[in-house]
Amino acid sequence: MIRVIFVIYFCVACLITGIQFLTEYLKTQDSILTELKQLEETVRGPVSTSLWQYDDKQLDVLIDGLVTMPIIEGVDIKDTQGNTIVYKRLYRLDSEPFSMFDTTADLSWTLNGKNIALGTMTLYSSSKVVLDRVWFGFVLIAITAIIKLSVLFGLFIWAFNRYLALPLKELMSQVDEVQLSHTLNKRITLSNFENNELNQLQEHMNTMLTRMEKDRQRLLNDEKTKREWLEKAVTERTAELQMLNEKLKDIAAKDSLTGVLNRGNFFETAQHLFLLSQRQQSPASFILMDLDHFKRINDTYGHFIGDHVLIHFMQTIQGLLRKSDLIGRVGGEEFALFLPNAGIDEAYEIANKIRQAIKASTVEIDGKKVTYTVSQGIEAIGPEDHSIVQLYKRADVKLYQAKDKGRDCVEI
Ligand SMILES: Nc1nc2c(ncn2[C@@H]2O[C@H](COP(=O)(O)OP(=O)(O)OP(=O)(O)O)[C@@H](O)[C@H]2O)c(=O)[nH]1
Repeated sequence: MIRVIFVIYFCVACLITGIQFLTEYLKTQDSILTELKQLEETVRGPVSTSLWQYDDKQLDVLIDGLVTMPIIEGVDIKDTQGNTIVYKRLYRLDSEPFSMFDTTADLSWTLNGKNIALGTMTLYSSSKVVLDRVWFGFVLIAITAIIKLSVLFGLFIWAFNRYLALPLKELMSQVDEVQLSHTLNKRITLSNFENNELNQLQEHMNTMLTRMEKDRQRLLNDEKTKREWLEKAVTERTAELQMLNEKLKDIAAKDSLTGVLNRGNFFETAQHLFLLSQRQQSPASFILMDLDHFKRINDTYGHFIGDHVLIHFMQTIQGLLRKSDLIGRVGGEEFALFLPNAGIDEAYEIANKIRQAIKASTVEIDGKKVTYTVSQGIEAIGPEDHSIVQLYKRADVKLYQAKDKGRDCVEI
């Protein structure tokens, strides 16, 4: 860029200097021509006299005198027919100057008031004479042009660097720093504060950075709010899901009608308690209970009342059990009890309490009164037992024996 500006500036300076040279040359040539005319005026009289009097000697002296003048390169004198009388040149023909100029005057003699034409006299000068005279002026013009060119170009380079190149470099390096910094709180500060376009640019960029920083902050805040909202929603949803999960587990684990453990869960939990009792070598008993003639209750009062009898049975016996006792519904109207830390006698006692409580109770629903009984089979765990199912099977046999004995009884 600077090179292009310099070349243009150099060419313009050369053109101006060339024009100055040409003007000087033409001015000098003009002044030499004027001098030639004055000389011609001065010598025209004596030359005309020499021609009229045919005084060749005097004519030669005059011509020699003329050509010694520094501005004259040659002299021609011709008669009225155009024949050359005098032809004098200071240069050799093979080294003729590249440009010649001349002035011609008529020669005449006045006799009895009459003007008699004698011919013409031409004085020549050349570019060489002009150049000899303007040489010093040319040198001065050239020196002035070089000084002007150097000073102005130096000033231009200084101003360019001071006001454009250096601030631009600084601006670019600060823009790089802003780009590299991860925060947007950096600002551009040019060290040379001038009220020019670059500083306006600096202010515009800083305004833009401030806006970007505000936008970024707003986006971060929005994002934070959204994240917090999302986290809260996820926490709430997780809590809801956990609650539902618990409910589902509960539903899956319990019998929907009576609220006690269903068959699968009862046996799973009972197996754990059974193993624990075995390890601790503590007593434990298993009671299998079956409502007597339940089909008859269903058939007589309907399934709805049958359901209520089942619920009633559970509610009644729960009041007779310890917190550590495990109860589950293992069939339609068949229930099981696992009694940790309870030997066969203790189990019998509980079973008998249940039997009596059920026999003595009445289910009242829809204006109907239903009474029922329960048969039970009891088994206590032995050292040879390794599964709750073994106990269940043995208790089932006892239950059948209780049924066979006429029901409403407990069989050990
Ligand atoms: N209402 C009602 N009835 C059920 C339910 N589950 C099973 N039952 C009924 O319980 C009855 C069981 O009948 P059985 O197996 O013949 O036994 P039982 O009539 O009690 O006779 P024993 O056990 O020999 O005294 C069937 O009629 C089943 O339909 C239930 O959840 N609700």
